[in-house]
Amino acid sequence: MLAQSIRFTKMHGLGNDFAVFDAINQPLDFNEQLVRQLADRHEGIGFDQLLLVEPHAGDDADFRYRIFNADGSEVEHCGNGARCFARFVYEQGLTQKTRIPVMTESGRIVLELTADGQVTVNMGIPRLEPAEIPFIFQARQMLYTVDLGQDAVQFAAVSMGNPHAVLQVADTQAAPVESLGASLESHPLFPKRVNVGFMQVINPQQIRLRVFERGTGETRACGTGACAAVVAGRLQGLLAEQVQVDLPGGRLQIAWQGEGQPVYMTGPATTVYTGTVTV
Ligand SMILES: N[C@H](CCC[C@H](N)C(=O)O)C(=O)O
Repeated sequence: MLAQSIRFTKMHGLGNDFAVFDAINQPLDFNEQLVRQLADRHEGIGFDQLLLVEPHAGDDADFRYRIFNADGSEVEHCGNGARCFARFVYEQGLTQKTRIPVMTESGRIVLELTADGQVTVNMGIPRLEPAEIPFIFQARQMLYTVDLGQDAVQFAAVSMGNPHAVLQVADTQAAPVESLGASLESHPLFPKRVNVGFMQVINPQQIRLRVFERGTGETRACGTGACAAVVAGRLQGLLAEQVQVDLPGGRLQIAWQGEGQPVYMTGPATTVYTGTVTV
């Protein structure tokens, strides 16, 4: 097959990094193996996720954007990616709007580019029934206890369109993110695997959070993970409506009024460079 040179833009949201591809103005066809190859930080571009910007027929959204983890798996939602998507389509002149509706695998979301250079995203309504996560458990609980062989682990389960397990820890720095994150990520009770958050409550308006992401491993920030942690914390009566979430890569502002309401996330989106890659 002839080699093809395709344009991409490297971006990040608090260090959670992306390669963003315009599939409106250039024909693109990615498969799992190619995504993995491009994700490689030595032989490829290197990123946590690949974002694909596509046209959307219909008046409910202007674009569709698809998300692929570094392992090539396509996923439903990406909070940091949504903010970078909004900045990308605006900076590339694909839209003049600052309020941008977009279709994702998990449904329609609305992104707002604010005057201070941040992006606010209506992340949708969290889903809490085990079947909606999906998580194999007989009934919804505030906290689930699962036996991991040598010891049991307790967590909340939340879907932001993508699955999250949220554990509360005394100190995120000392949390077994790599080992426990990896064993929970692929636990059979999560048929679509799961993102694993380690949350330390500082006070009702502030948490620290580290996330072992499904299909990628620990990232420097996770937007859907920040939303899921605030939902889990609020349902346990630990957190207020507006929470500062301090991740290794920086701070997100999360707001949630309660069950049945959408979660709002505000944070930065940074463009690093634009390049071409030969595939
Ligand atoms: N690893 C996630 C997708 C990316 C989410 C994360 N980068 C974010 O900012 O929400 C999953 O498999 O559901």
